[in-house]
Amino acid sequence: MDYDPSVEKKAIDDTKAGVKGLVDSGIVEIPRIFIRPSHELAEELTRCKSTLQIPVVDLSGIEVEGGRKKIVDEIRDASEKWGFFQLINHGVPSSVLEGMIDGTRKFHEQDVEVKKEYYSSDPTRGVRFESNLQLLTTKGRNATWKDTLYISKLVSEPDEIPEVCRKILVEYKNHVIKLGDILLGLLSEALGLKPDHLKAADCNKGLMLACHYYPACPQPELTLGTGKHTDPVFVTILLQDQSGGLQVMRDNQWADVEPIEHGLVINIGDLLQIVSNDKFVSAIHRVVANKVGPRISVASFFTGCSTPPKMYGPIKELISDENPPLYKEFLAADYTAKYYSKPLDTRDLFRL
Ligand SMILES: O=C(O)CCC(=O)C(=O)O
Ligand SMILES: [Fe+2]
Repeated sequence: MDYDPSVEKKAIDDTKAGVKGLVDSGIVEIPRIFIRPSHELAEELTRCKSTLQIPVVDLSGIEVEGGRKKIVDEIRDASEKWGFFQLINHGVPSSVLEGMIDGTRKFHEQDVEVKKEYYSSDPTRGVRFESNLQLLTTKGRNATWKDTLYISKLVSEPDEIPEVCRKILVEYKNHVIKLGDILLGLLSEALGLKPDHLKAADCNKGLMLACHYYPACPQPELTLGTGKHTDPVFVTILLQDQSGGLQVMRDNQWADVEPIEHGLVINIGDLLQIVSNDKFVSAIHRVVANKVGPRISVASFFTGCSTPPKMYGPIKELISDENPPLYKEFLAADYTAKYYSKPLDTRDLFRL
């Protein structure tokens, strides 16, 4: 009989309990929609692992003489070579980081009847719980072993945030906004621009949080926690617990992003790669599945989706006869819409 993945997807969707619901039901074999194509599994066995580590940038010296320049240089180097770095002494209190991980756990581990109320695939909903974002609307993607609570209406309607994590989420979000401003200042300088350049271009607008929960997986070698992708945003601030599993592609090899306690992972998204005219890279990354779980992470995306919307393209100050623009201008929201209609490598979407 022909295999129809949409039937399997619908059956799982109908439970409104996500991947965690499958695990709680006691399955020992993962459903077929989670199994990666055989060519991908075969390639995995032959690909070498990188032993390199993404750079660590310490923000504690930002106020001291010469400290800011050193940090800007480190961020420039990391953004050009890796598109990824870890931040330590970033000013977000440890209690808030731990509280946010705990709040995410509480949301996903609460009574399934309460959680179901939030289950939705409608991307226009400001608060929604979903397993496998827009799966099967995109050709060539299989499901991955993860559930996510997405929160985009952060400023206007905090009452809509689930009660179990509302207080900590609002507190964490306020810290992320502050850190985002500091980071955009440093990234602007790293591009040789005035410190307020990226903020003035609304790159700090449209904050969205994705609170991920990766349950223990009975057959981790057959699937992934998050499939390989780049982020269709300006910058992502990622909080991860100590489980590990995040990997970033460097020179065609996967490098593990080792968790640093109370550190935050920063990654450059496609939009910053584009406005920097390819000076900075938006690196491919993924999360492997694990027999042990759950793994919890919270990605804060600066999407650049502002009201009124702004046009984005390579920054004029970075363009010259020797360095002509590589991309045309577009709206951030159009970028996101196109991104989700394609399987991968979307940075070419608006290439000239
Ligand atoms: O869970 C993680 O560590 C990364 C998730 C991720 O890459 C994303 O949400 O874009
Ligand atoms: Fe990502």
